[in-house]
Amino acid sequence: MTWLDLPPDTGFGVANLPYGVFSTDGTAPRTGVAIGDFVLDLAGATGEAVHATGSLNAFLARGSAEWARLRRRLTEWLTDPAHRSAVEPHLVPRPAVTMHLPIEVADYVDFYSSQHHAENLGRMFRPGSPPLTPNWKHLPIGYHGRAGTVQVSGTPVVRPSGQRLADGVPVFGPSARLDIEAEVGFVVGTPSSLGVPVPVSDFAEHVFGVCLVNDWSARDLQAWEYVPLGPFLGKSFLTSVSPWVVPLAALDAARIDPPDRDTDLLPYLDDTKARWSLDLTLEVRLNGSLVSSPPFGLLYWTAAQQLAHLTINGANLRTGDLYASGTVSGPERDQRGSLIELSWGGAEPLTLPDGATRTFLEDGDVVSITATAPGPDGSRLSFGEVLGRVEPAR
Ligand SMILES: O=C(O)/C=C/C(=O)CC(=O)CC(=O)O
Ligand SMILES: [Ca+2]
Ligand SMILES: [Mg+2]
Repeated sequence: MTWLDLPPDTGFGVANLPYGVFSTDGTAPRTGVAIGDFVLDLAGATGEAVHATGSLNAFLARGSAEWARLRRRLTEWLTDPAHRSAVEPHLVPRPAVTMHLPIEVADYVDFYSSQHHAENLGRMFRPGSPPLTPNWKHLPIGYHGRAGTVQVSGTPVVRPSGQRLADGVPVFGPSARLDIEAEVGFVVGTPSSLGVPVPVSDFAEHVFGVCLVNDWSARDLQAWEYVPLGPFLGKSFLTSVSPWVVPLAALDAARIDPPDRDTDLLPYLDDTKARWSLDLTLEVRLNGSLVSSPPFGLLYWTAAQQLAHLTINGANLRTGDLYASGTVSGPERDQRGSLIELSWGGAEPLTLPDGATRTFLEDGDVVSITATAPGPDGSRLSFGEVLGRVEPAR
């Protein structure tokens, strides 16, 4: 129990305590923790410089023992009324804050771990070939994205321009197939050494927490450019993340077994002793209407396996590395995490409640992705929101 008067169904109770970076009018960005309708100002409440840097990186670099220590301290502050008078002055109403990019993103990697998504895209991008490539069930496929264009929720999505094929001829102009990808992101705190792979079992030593990701994608640019090296300009113009990073430590009640796998794994990907599927339900809204509820728990590959794969060649981790799950899609139409799937390549437009139809995004459209996960005692934890509004091409 907490001495705070929390809204009944708040997803930001004492079992959550996600971290972000915020400012209020005219003050410098600093670290805060969401609690109910407030942000607890950690720079003020702890007096520690590590929380006044304007990003979570310095704190994340301290490692998992320090993350656990601060979490215990915060829980005590917010539950023991003896701390009320010291803590209360550092609570800022959430409507009064501006949220910033929570981490200084080091490297950014995007995986491709939803079998439903991969099969759907395979059918559309590579008709006539098997929907899954032969490697898909042997390794979590991914690519390196552009860390510098990872931005916080609310950053406008300027429609990208580039090359696409029109009647078999490359033309230049604004993308006509601007899309979303509903994903879950994992934030690395503890670095690793060059040359030393990180085993599946060390996942929680290195990964601090989880955020929401929208991997904006220009499907027409992507389709023309991606063979043979993979996504490039069709995805590097912007990737949006939610402002709150939910610590792995908050997700005990959300851990579930991964789906059955029908292909033997090489030992470095064996996760029988570190089951890290998470029972998150995402919700995708287009101009306020719910268009999809992708089930994260069905992903074939877990974030622990992705981390092991990412480092198996000796690549080192750095504080602030961000890797995303890949688009989350389930078996049902209303569980697909992208518009290219929801509209089946544009052939089956979506009808919104106001009668408007959509295949891909139009200028002015607003896309929001939210998620919740089971918390202790039947509660739900909120991941907040990642939102973006489409602006015309420049
Ligand atoms: O199958 C393809 O060629 C393309 C796939 C994607 O666009 C998906 C991607 O960015 C990875 C993912 O989000 O799952
Ligand atoms: Ca993606
Ligand atoms: Mg992107």
